[in-house]
Amino acid sequence: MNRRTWDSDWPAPAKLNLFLHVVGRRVDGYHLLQTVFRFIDRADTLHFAPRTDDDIVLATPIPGVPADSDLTVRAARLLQQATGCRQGATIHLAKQLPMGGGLGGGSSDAATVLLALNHLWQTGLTRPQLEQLGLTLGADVPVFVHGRSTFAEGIGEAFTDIELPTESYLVLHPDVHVPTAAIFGAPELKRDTPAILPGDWRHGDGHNDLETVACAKFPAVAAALAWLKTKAPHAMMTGSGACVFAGFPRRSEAEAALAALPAGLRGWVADGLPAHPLAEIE
Ligand SMILES: C[C@@](CO)(OP(=O)(O)O)[C@H](O)COP(=O)(O)OP(=O)(O)OC[C@H]1O[C@@H](n2ccc(N)nc2=O)[C@H](O)[C@@H]1O
Ligand SMILES: Nc1ncnc2c1ncn2[C@@H]1O[C@H](COP(=O)(O)OP(=O)(O)O)[C@@H](O)[C@H]1O
Repeated sequence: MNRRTWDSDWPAPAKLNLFLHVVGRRVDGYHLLQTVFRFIDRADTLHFAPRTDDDIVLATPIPGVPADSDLTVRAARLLQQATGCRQGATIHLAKQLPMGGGLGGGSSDAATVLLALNHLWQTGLTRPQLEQLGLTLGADVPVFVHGRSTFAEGIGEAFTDIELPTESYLVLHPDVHVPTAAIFGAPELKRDTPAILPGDWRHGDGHNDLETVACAKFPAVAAALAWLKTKAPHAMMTGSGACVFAGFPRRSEAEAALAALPAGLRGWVADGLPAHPLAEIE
């Protein structure tokens, strides 16, 4: 088991949705999805310090996000409540992932808090228990707790793990913040893509049903996607945007495409991970 201490670095990696189909809608309005999650080696980093009281303090608040609504603070308080734990923690968050980027940064931060404090406080919740707890924070949190490349269903909480090939990604980050709720709430969103069996999915299959809506509402997303498709016809948006990405079998190919990026577009290259870096933590 991967022992870590209060002094350790705790990574919170980004995810890509290699496809994302909207296959229905629940009575509460949440959308039923089918998607494949892949973790990549671009990450936020968290550090934790013990406290003599039971407070949860975020030492590095994000501008525009009140500490009480920050997903890291909410995750830590949730774990205290669920376990009756009387210990506190000071959280340091070094943010690298863009917010509203479709990379799941906030959700990944929350999952890393659940995994790290469960380990450091020795609160003893199992990974499935932490996944369930995470789901109350957001639909994307459970997969980061789960920690494996996986075919996800439901709102993103029912998993069939899969192996993915080694791949590097060119990720473009249009300079816009896409609000997830606005994309899911759009009347024109296609919500009836036929469901497939997880075992029938092949790498490269599928599309992102949220892409048409996000591109119509945010021309910068459409522009980034249009350029990326000239380099890689299979380019796609991740999650509800704003980022778009294309996979390449070799890192050098992704870097060559990055080198051709026109002025006005921003991007970076990341490698796909075989699993979340905390996949073995208990
Ligand atoms: C679209 C995805 C795909 O991985 O990623 P992101 O673009 O956020 O990274 C996720 O499903 C996003 O998960 P997450 O960002 O945690 O969403 P939540 O906070 O739970 O929900 C934000 C809002 O989006 C809508 N929502 C979200 C998920 C879902 N399956 N159906 C929905 O209708 C709801 O209106 C909800 O109020
Ligand atoms: N620790 C956090 N990091 C990022 N966003 C956070 C955090 N806590 C709360 N949020 C809120 O969650 C929203 C979604 O952020 P994020 O998960 O990074 O994007 P996405 O859902 O597009 O992948 C942000 O706009 C912000 O208001």
